[in-house]
Amino acid sequence: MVRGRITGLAVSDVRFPTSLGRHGSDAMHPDPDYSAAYVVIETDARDGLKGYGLTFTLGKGTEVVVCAVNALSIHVVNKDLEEIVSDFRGFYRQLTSDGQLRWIGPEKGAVHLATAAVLNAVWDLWAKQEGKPLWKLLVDMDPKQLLSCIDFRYITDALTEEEAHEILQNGLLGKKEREEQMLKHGYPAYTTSCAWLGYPDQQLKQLCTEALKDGWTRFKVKVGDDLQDDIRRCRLIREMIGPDKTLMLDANQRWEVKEAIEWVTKLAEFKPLWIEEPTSPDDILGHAAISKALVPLGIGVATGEQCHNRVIFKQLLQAKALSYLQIDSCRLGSVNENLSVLLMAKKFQIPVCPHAGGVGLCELVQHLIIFDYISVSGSLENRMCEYVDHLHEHFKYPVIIKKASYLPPQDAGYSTEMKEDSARKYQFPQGEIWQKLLSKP
Ligand SMILES: C[C@H](O)[C@@H](O)CC(=O)C(=O)O
Ligand SMILES: [Mg+2]
Repeated sequence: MVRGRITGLAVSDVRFPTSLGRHGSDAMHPDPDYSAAYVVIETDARDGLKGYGLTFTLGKGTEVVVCAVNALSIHVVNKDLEEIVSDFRGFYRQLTSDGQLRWIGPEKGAVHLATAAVLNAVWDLWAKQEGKPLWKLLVDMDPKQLLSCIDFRYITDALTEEEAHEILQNGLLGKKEREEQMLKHGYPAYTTSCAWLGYPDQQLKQLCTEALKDGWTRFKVKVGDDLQDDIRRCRLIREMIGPDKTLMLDANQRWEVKEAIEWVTKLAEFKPLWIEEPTSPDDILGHAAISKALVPLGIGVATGEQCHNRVIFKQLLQAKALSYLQIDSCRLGSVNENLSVLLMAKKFQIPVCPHAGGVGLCELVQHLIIFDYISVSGSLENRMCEYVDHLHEHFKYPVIIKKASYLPPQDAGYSTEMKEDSARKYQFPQGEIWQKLLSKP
């Protein structure tokens, strides 16, 4: 039973100094400090439960998102949780259609990241009150209720509500078996942890050796800054993993369209499965041109981690611009908008391989992709979820990886809650970690 009136929303700026070790570095983000705008909502229900939500940011960007969360809070505080979830589509629309705030979006940029943080907290609270992990809450909903969470505005030319209903209805077949399969074997993952752009070769080798020992079979390498470096690093990792394991490349939007095609052609000898974010995330036709040019090389285009919203995903699908679709639990407008993208991907028969990593993204997105497998896609073909081995120790319910697969979380909620101590120590700038770092000359 959903209960309580939301009595408070607090947001904090939590940052981890990952740039010091060049963890997370790529061709466009050489010094990322993995950070979160971290939201906590409380209600007047006497169950003591709180909802925790976050969106992933990098360092300085966090303060902008924190402001946007505060601006959105008037739509949340004093609302009845039951009222929100019984018309979740309406509530999503209310948040994304605020007549003044939408001017700095709409449904994109800081205000949309803030929407994700707030709604992620609402979903966490809902799942906690139902006593289920979020993936299970979704799996147990009937198709009509799931659809009532989705705003179909601007996508009905690609996917109607009736078509989405049919997809979910078809997904009921074999659902129980797929849930059992997930609980037993988990969802397949790949690792990005070995080959951040700022890692020296020695570190890459060591991390790759460890990952192979731990049973990883799929590896992603950062590229895009210097072609000769890329050739050397790709050769190194391909030699280490052998010809049969899977290699992916990620350029983080570094190239022009023509440049992307030429650069990737020179890396084709390393047999990458995909090139991720070859160019601007807004350039749908550019992605389509790159996709087309790379077909003869057997290399697909993957994108989505910086895709603003369902409308851009719709166009990428319509334009045949991508072969692998990378949802992000914190860039799209929470579970609500991600559901619409999962359903579009199913209709267009494009495999979803979520973006994860950052801080908390693995914790969140595992719920979405496990739901996707059980209730929507029903397939593991060409599918895998990203995994990055950073910062899980700061979460109360960290991911569990076994044999390079995500095991479905068992605790109630969306796995969004950070350890109190971590959220306090890493709060920027007053937390003790930052006080120490900032006082250094
Ligand atoms: C700045 C982030 O670490 C980014 O490089 C992550 C990314 O592109 C990925 O995980 O994929
Ligand atoms: Mg990427």
